[in-house]
Amino acid sequence: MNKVAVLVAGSWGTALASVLADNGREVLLWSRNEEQVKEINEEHRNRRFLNDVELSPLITATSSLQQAVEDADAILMVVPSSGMREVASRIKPFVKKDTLLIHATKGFETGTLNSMSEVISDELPQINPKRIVVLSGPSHAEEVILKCPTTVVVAAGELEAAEAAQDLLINSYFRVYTNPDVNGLEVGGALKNIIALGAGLTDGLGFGDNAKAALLTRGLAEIARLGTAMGANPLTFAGLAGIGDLVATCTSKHSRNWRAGFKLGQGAALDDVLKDMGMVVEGVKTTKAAYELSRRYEVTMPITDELYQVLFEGKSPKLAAQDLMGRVRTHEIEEVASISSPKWQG
Ligand SMILES: NC(=O)C1=CN([C@@H]2O[C@H](COP(=O)(O)OP(=O)(O)OC[C@H]3O[C@@H](n4cnc5c(N)ncnc54)[C@H](O)[C@@H]3O)[C@@H](O)[C@H]2O)C=CC1
Ligand SMILES: O=C(CO)COP(=O)(O)O
Repeated sequence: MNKVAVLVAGSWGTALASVLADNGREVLLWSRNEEQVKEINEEHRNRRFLNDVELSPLITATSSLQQAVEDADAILMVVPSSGMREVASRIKPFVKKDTLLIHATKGFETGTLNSMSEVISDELPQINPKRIVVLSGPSHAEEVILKCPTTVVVAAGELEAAEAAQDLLINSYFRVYTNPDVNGLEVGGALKNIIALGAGLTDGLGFGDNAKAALLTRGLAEIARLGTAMGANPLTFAGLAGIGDLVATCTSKHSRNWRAGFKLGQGAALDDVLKDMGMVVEGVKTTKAAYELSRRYEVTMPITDELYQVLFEGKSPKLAAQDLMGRVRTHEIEEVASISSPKWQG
């Protein structure tokens, strides 16, 4: 597996392209922005997202999707969730059926509530759905690009596909685990962004560490509740794509979701916050998707419900916090009626 296409050249795509280049892979990094392509090819920089870091000469940028994917042994899709379907449908004519397809996007599709692997599978029917690999876990692009030790997890229906992705990416600073639980990784990776928004909000409101810890812990409980209803293994949420990513995102200055929540907590308007960020804040759309998924799967998600009201119905963050604290009293640990954990065959 020597040639890898990475779509697109945002923060995470560029950081993953660097990991691949450090592993000796030839990387074609796609961007729709010609100036960015020029900057990467001529100056080996992607200043808008990862200021000042020099990129490997093994990374070549292109604005042609066909050129990026047609000879690729593997394609790594890192498109924000809102653009995944469009980009997947555009590459359809050029993707061979034996290409390894990995995605590292954290979100669900608005409207359909499809996961990213479902969107890819719809648009690329030539790829066996069991060979679509999900990559998730605590991994800020800003740290990966500096080769700070990072652990992630990959999941696919077929063990061999997950191991191929593991082989492709693992190195001395980027440790990759495998897991058969595709749903668990996609739910954990997407929904932690809701809790990160909430953690930013509590910090913006001036609440302390107790509130943050409460949000993380009870947030994990509701992520696991939805995830298990969708067929995930509850233990996945005790792993890198669950608690791991919650810790990284809810406590980090790098997190765009935390930063957006912080500004909202300080009284800024959502539209202004998103405009100023200039980068994707997946948690906003994911709050809407999770709100709808909780109704589809009939699970209780009080933090998501409150955040939905703050983001889309103008509820004050302070009142949302009060309403969460004033909920009907309940047990901490829930009975799990039956668990059917995903497993690899053989
Ligand atoms: N930045 C990070 O540390 C991490 C990000 N992720 C996930 O990776 C995904 C991508 O995030 P980032 O790279 O951080 O976003 P970003 O905001 O840094 O970059 C996104 C890039 O995608 C481009 N883009 C947006 N829609 C497009 C479309 N329809 N067609 C073509 N290009 C399009 C934008 O122009 C921009 O260049 C998100 O789902 C995010 O949650 C996951 C782990 C870590
Ligand atoms: O997913 C991430 C780290 O694992 C990045 O989170 P943000 O999108 O909030 O920056």
